[in-house]
Amino acid sequence: MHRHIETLQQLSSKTERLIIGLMSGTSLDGLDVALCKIHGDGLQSKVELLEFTTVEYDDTYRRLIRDIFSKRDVDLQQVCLLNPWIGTLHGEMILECLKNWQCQPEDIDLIASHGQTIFHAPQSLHGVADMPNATLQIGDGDHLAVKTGIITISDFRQKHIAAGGEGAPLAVYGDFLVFADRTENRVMLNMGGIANFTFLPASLDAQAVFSTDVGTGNTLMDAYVQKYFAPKTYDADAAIARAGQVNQALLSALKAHDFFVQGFPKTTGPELFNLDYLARAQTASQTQQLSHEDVMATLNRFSADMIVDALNRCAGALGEYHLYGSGGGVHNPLLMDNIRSQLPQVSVHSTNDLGINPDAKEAVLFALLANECVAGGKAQFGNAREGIPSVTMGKISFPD
Ligand SMILES: Nc1ncnc2c1ncn2[C@@H]1O[C@H](COP(=O)(O)OP(=O)(O)OP(=O)(O)O)[C@@H](O)[C@H]1O
Ligand SMILES: CC(=O)N[C@H]1[C@@H]2OC[C@@H](O2)[C@@H](O)[C@@H]1O[C@H](C)C(=O)O
Repeated sequence: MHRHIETLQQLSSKTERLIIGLMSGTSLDGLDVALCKIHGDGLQSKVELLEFTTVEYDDTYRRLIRDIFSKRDVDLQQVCLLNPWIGTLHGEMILECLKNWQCQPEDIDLIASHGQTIFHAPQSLHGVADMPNATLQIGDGDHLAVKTGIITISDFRQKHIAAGGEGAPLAVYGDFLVFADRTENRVMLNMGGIANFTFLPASLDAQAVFSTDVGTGNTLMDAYVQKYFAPKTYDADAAIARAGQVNQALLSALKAHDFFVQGFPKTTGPELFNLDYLARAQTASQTQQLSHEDVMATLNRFSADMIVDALNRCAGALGEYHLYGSGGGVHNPLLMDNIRSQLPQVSVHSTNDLGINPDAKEAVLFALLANECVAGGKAQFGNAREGIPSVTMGKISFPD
């Protein structure tokens, strides 16, 4: 037997595994690195978040990714170069984190790497007849494995598509394993670039779990700030949006898109929600002259309204529920106020109340997917008809 297969076999029979979960999201703010101790697997999984940090990306990284991210016409050579470059860079970032945490690479069982999404194209978005759902993450796992010497599991989204899904949201799997609770129905709402939620029924019935993207989280607000308020990259504490007024005509135009009429589950990305989308809505509503503050106030409300609208449209299935927020959007006080005020009957928390830092949640969830890849496979996760196929995700890279 190859020694790496033997290592995997040993790993799969351990009672606890040390796994580094990585998430590099659509906001391009940095690489989220979560050192997790995961006990058990499947519905018995228990996670302890030992360390967490976001390694900020520098301007070069942001510029190189922005040049190709969610764009249809790009320099293919550049995409090819960035694939190993990002893998190696993420490996170096991990080594730096391990040094800061006084850990050795040999102490770590696995890396779970999401990679960098550069294009997300479900059928509903690309609309090309006879072509499948598709999504592309770069930052190849082999480069992480070789750079760090740690077995790396990566590229989680392809199996989901192969099994009939859209390649997202994947958070639902880890949400179900660690946050489902017999005492209450839960909605786990993540507000990164894009907002999505997972519904976890108190019945713990995997068939009743569901998950969907709902629209924008921060992506439009971030893009607008980066264009008109550079060098700011986001609207810290909603200072800009708070200085403006919501414009109802623009708000209605922003909401007038087929994406919001489509049933659930569905996924999306900045391929749809970008500054061109805003420009079209401004033209349609004749609001090109609005102040930047008013535009920001409207974009903030747009995100909140579409999150609330999606939750309300699913209300029959959700029953009474508690909502747990995560992702950078929980730090946007106006966004949170706009959500809270429209859901007076719902108790709104952050995942902090469940012991997981809301900024770390997605990275933790990828660590759980890697844990399932090597040790799980026993739990029925969900309902393929609802876009949650019960499959093992991730590709395994050995360090040599
Ligand atoms: N103090 C704050 N005030 C307002 N917004 C904030 C604050 N802190 C973070 N954010 C928002 O959160 C964003 C980052 O969120 P997060 O890291 O969850 O995104 P991501 O993981 O890249 O996205 P996705 O999960 O959609 O791919 C920032 O770009 C910013 O818009
Ligand atoms: C293709 C892609 O990277 N999608 C992300 C993005 O960011 C939020 C939302 O859109 C979600 O569908 C997904 O990430 C999370 C981690 C998920 O798959 O659950």
